[in-house]
Amino acid sequence: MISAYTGTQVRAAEEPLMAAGLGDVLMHRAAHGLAKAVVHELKSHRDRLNGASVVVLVGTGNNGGDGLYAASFLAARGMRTTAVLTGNAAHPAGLAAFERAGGRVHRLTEAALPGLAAEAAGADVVIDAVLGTGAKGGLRENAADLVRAITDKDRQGVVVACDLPSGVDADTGAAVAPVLPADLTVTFGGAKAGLLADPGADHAGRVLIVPIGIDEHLPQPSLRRLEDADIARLLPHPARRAQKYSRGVLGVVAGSEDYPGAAVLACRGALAAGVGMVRYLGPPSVAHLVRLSCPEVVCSTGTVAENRVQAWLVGSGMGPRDHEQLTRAREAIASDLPVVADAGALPALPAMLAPHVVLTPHAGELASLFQRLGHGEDREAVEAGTLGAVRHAAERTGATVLLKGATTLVSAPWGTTFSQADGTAWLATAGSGDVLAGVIGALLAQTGSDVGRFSKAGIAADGRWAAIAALGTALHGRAGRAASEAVSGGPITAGRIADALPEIWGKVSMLSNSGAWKRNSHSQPLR
Ligand SMILES: NC(=O)C1=CN([C@@H]2O[C@H](COP(=O)(O)OP(=O)(O)OC[C@H]3O[C@@H](n4cnc5c(N)ncnc54)[C@H](O)[C@@H]3O)[C@@H](O)[C@H]2O)[C@@H](O)CC1
Ligand SMILES: [K+]
Repeated sequence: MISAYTGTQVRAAEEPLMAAGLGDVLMHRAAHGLAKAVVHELKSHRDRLNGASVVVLVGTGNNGGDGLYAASFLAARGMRTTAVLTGNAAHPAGLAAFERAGGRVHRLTEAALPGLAAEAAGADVVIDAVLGTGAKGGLRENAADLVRAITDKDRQGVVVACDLPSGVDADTGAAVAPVLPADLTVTFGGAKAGLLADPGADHAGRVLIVPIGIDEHLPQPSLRRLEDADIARLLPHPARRAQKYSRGVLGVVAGSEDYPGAAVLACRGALAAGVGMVRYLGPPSVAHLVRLSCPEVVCSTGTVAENRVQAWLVGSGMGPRDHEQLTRAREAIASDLPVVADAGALPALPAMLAPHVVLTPHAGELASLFQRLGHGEDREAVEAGTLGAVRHAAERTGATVLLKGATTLVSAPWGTTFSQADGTAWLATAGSGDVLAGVIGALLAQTGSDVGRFSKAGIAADGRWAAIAALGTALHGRAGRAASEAVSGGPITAGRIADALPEIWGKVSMLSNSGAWKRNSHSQPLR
């Protein structure tokens, strides 16, 4: 599992070591990890390190100090290094080390800006070490102009962000423009939460975590990401004497005369995700299509209360005029069973819910939900601060909220938050969300009552609903990626996601569980 922390959490974890006089040691470890990552990047782009050009953009704080020390290691290896001091001061020891190693230093003035922007745009590597975890707000004045000028040019090399791209909030991922988009972010001591939430994740590129020896001081993470070993550990497997009812039954209230396909795709997602049985409740014409497309599904005519299931999926492909379906959805939500409430069910929810109700909005649907609750966040505001928005929604509704996107976030009402980015942009296709709702519904039916499975993995009982939703998201994303890879990276339709899922489940289940849930003990790349 990837654990991510707020800037404040990481700084607090550094505190005891700083107090013991180890501040320089921490900075050297960080800078060494950064320099090593730059060398690795350069080696993958060119034959010789000698003569490669590196421009480091330096701020006034310790982030700039990291950048200067890293650049001094690179200068010592024969690279042409230039430091651009963006403020009126720079980390004194870092600057002295850089100059000793033969690096060139320029102060950023209005007059020097065009030339320095051209040099940065033509460099093999630009290191962004202007702002780190101690920053307030975004780049100012000349530094902002410099980044705009670099971004406007045709860049030659790669951008490596030191700890985080300057302008990205370490805690939330919110960004103040301009931000120099990084190809790689090398982050120290633990991933910053803002690198795992959009728009921060958009700017960060690949993320590499460099340990600096503060693990034992780190608290519970602010945000987590499930990896293969975690997925393997959390996925259910049928007992030898299992039968279909003991494996979990999912009730599906989805689809309408206008959108019958959503019911089919939700059922296909659920069937692919290991559930013992799917019961479908809906209009006869939709039930007919479901029977034809998925003969495994049992179509029922009874009421919600008359159908024995372990979990419900409600709302996919339903509209405000589908009164009968909406009544069923409300009954399911009131049933005390775990529920995935998707799409058309979201506007019909009661104001207060419980964590075992998992809402699955995209940004627009979340904005509508906020408006119904009397909050002003529109779609733009949600997209500008996805982590804050999903947490706010979970707190306000009492439900577990999953915000769909390139990075999908899931938040329990009281803290536990997951970020998954397992998929491909090809997943943004009609019906993909219906499949996702089906997958999560199937997992709720199979594992919702298994508190022990999650507590063994360090997840509290109330947080397990978020973990199940994250697990479903991870499987769905990986299945989408596999489906696209099967057509050489080409486009996929929603049905292909469901088709690819069982093999992904099988493959990930075979992985060894060793090493799951440990904290970062070596530099590791984050997807
Ligand atoms: N604390 C430590 O021991 C370690 C810190 N490390 C590095 O230190 C960074 C944190 O260092 P700092 O606390 O010095 O913080 P920063 O380097 O983020 O910057 C703070 C400095 O920038 C100024 N500043 C704040 N907002 C600004 C803005 N919007 N525009 C321009 N200037 C602004 C402040 O006056 C202050 O001088 C981390 O991100 C990491 O890179 C690493 O070296 C690891 C060890
Ligand atoms: K930075």
